[in-house]
Amino acid sequence: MASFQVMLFWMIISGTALGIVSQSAPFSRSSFPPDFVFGAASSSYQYEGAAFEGGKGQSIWDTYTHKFPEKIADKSNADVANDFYHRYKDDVKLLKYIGLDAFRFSIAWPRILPSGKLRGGVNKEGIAFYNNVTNELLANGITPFVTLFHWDLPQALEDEYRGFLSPLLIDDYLDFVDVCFKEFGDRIKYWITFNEPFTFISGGYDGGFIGNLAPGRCSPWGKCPQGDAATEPYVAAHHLLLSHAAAVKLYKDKYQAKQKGEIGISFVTHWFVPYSNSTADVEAAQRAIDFVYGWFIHPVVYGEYPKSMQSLVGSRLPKFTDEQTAMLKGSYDFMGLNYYTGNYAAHLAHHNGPSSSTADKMCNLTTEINGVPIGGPTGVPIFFSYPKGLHDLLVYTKKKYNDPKIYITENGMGDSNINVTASQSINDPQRIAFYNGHIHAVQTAIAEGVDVKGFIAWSFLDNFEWGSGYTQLFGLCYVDRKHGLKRIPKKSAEWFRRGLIK
Ligand SMILES: N=C(Cc1ccccc1)N[C@@H]1O[C@H](CO[C@@H]2OC[C@@H](O)[C@H](O)[C@H]2O)[C@@H](O)[C@H](O)[C@H]1O
Repeated sequence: MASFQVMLFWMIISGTALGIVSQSAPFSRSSFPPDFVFGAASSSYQYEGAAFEGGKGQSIWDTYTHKFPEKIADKSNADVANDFYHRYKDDVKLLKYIGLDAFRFSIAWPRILPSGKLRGGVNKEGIAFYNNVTNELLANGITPFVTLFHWDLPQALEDEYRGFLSPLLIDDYLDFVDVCFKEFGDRIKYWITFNEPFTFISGGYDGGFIGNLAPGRCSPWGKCPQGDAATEPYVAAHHLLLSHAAAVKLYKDKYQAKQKGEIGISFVTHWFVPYSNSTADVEAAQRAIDFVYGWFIHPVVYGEYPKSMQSLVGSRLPKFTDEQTAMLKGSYDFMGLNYYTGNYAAHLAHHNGPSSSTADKMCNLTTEINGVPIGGPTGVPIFFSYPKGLHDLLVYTKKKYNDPKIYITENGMGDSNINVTASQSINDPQRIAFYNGHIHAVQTAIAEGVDVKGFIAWSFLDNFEWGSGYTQLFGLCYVDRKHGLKRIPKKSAEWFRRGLIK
């Protein structure tokens, strides 16, 4: 099909061309494989609240939001968040009402090991909480997908040895996941070692791509108290990858035969489209994919960093030993993919200022060409609805990374909650159009042979959106923060409910 026809196809699919979306559910289970799962996602820091309760230790996000409130759009924090810690039973009922098959949540390391270390003691109240959540989900026929690290590192480890900047992190992470496998692995069959390594590393140690996230380190010119964006992102990423490989090895050596679960990792990437058809821009788009996606998926599949990173980053990129390469290579049963938007990538011949992991890829990333955005605008200024990007990412992953089993572990769009009423937030036809387009993109990829096993929406509820605080709403359900955190299903939740009817 000519490129215009392809573009028109995707615009119609995503509803942006017609500007309308049928209110009847345009997807149905019958158009997906029988074992395909639909779910919704959450994470511990963004949902639980009870930040100082139940024996929990402090995380780097508890510290970051209290120490640097100005780094959060509405100067808020997740001390209470959605109070999922106390309300999980009602939330499971709401998940069941929508008809979702799966619920993705993360285990807060400092709620299990408050000191960060096993020798500091296991918090029995933390074990009890996650047992209760797991049992409540299973009792309601909902499959738990558990993320072991969704950015809330114990503050004690950041204080003792600067967290991921030290190889000491690897053994402490291994002790933590060993406790989780032992305590919950008889019922949890889908484990995700890390959520979005790229976001945690780039946001936490560089700040140039998506802004600052905890632990809030970057080069001095990036207005951080400490850090070096030219070297620390690569050191921290290296230790994160080795932690992932060690966790997978532990699970496979000690638990998988008996517990019969699967283990993987959730990557994030935008889909990068060349700004022009010039060779320089086509190569820039590939470099962008290598530095955002390949940085982590390449070592997990092939045991080494992408060649483009090795040549451009040089001696600042740590090296894997042969033993580490062997442990990393093929360290997954499935891959999680988180996808939000597309970007255009143009070649950047040279950048001003010192090196950084953001600058190293020599790309200028934009979301429009001559004022025409890459997709439909959303309430997040940097995210546009571009379902074709998800399709192309899935086909790329199949071809480049050995045709893996894939779960979409996050996809969704944010609305701004500034100067909008609750009823306006609850009436969300744009989110229906967004999901209509992206679920069809998955359907098309499956028809082309990509082994996609599930689609998990971000997010079940509006929640604490990191640097955006509560100003961006990604939930299928509204959380009325002015009226006791009441949950109200949005139109998109009702749309999913109709599509999920068995
Ligand atoms: N969106 C991302 C990556 C990211 C993070 C911050 C800023 C830009 C891009 N990650 C996933 O998307 C979800 C939506 O993330 C929002 O994306 C738009 C940002 O403006 C907002 O701050 C962020 O929370 C997060 O809630 C999940 O915890 C995370 O796994």
